[in-house]
Amino acid sequence: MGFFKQKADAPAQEPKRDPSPSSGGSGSPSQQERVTLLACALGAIAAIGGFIFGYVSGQISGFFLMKDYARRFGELQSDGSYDFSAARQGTIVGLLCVGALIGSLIAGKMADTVGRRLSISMFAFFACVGTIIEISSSTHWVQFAVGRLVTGLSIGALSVVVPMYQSESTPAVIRGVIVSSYQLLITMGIWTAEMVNWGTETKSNSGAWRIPNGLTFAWALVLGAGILFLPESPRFAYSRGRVDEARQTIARLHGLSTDSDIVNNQIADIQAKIDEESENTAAFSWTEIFTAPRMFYRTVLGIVLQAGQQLTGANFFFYFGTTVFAATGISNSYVTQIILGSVNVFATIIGLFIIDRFGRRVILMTGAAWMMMCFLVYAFVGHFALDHENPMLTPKAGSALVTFSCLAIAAFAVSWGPLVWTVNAELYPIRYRSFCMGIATASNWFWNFLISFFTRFITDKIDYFYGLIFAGCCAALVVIVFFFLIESKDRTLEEIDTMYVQHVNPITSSRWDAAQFRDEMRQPQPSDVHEHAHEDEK
Ligand SMILES: OC[C@H]1O[C@](O)(CO)[C@@H](O)[C@@H]1O
Repeated sequence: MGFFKQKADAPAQEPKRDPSPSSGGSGSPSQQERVTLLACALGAIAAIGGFIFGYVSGQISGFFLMKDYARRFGELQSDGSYDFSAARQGTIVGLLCVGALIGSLIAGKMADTVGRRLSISMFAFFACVGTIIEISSSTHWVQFAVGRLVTGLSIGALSVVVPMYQSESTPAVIRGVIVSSYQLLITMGIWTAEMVNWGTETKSNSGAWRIPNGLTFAWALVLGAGILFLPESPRFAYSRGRVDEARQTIARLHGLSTDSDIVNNQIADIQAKIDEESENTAAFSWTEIFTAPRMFYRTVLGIVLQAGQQLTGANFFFYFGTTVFAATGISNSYVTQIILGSVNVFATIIGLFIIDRFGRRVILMTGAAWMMMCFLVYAFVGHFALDHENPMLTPKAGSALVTFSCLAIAAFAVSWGPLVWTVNAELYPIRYRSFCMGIATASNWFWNFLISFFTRFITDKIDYFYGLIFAGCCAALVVIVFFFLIESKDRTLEEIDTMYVQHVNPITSSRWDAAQFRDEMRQPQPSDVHEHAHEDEK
């Protein structure tokens, strides 16, 4: 059953959809929708959740090189210095991901219970608690690691609720940019952490690492308080019966009056979807995420795409970049990290410009193919051309490694970095959105954890050939996107759902005509004619 069908029993105050295809919610909403300051502010403030994510993931690699941090939490070496074993380092890095995995699984329930906005505020508060646990550990590395677990819980939950809130609240014409700004802020968080680390590293006073560490508290406070000044997601508000609030929010976000066609049509579409979903079963059962129309396909696709984002290998550079580049003989590895971080930020900004211009599919496939090439070069140069004993003897190989790492990061930053969050927030209908986004995001954190924990063990053993694994994954991702992902650029969330339910072919999906589909749905069906005939008889 199509979502454009107007329900006979729709609430009296609900509008009839404007039949004109140019009235919004059509295949080309960009012709009517406006970009408002409120929509941008909403996107930007919520995206601070991404900044915290980037900041806490980016700071840790620099901590390991700080003398005071190593003296407190590292292991005493035979020469009297302190260093970290692969296991301890992996635990400290990886527990953040474990916490985040748990956070992403509980986030959906919370977002559906107290709403998107309050959940964001609450989960930001968890980051404050985690930071206090970390910063107050003086010599107990386990306490520090537990603090990372709690902070992780916060950023994992935020990684589900923030893109969901942004995607449900913003007009289709800028949805790609707004949800991708979440990733931009992640990259800015990583970059800021690297800069603050760099500035703090030379400070000789004990506990200098507490400065970058403690700043997390401030970012979380800004998010937790700031989000409370924004409106609730209109789709969530509507699903809780707050129809007027939803209507007003959509109107404000689009810069239109509450009775404009676009607002009426969006409300009608949301209503139709909610009606359609509640027809399926009375109470939500988790098995529906596999059994409801086209949900098995989408749930698996979401999980695979989120895992794919990690399997592109970008985090390999972010978590262990400092160590890897030090091993290539490049003197100031902090500087190398900052270069990588800067490439990441600038390329993500470029990504935001192209995201709503080219389709999601093209960008994802090109990005994965480009990263595959970079990893191939990285693996072969690192394996054959670099002198592992004395890297200073092979400076050209060292420079090539840094260059191709930068190129890989750039490709990631314009494609898989931002777009996976966007696509994940677009894939599912509202009934399953929070649950499925949670599961898919958990798969991102699961792979993030595996990479952060095991990379050091693996690189110690199989050297730069490790890059071949990531190259293979990137090749697989090109194929997966080509055959399975439907193009969602410029579609409303309700249209995207309809495309999946209608089995639109992913390869030709960018040409799907929503207006024509709507017209077809309005043609009297044989069954309708039958029903009317009976009515006439009566
Ligand atoms: O920009 C790099 C960062 O982006 C992410 O993949 C999230 O989208 C992180 O896991 C990574 O650290």
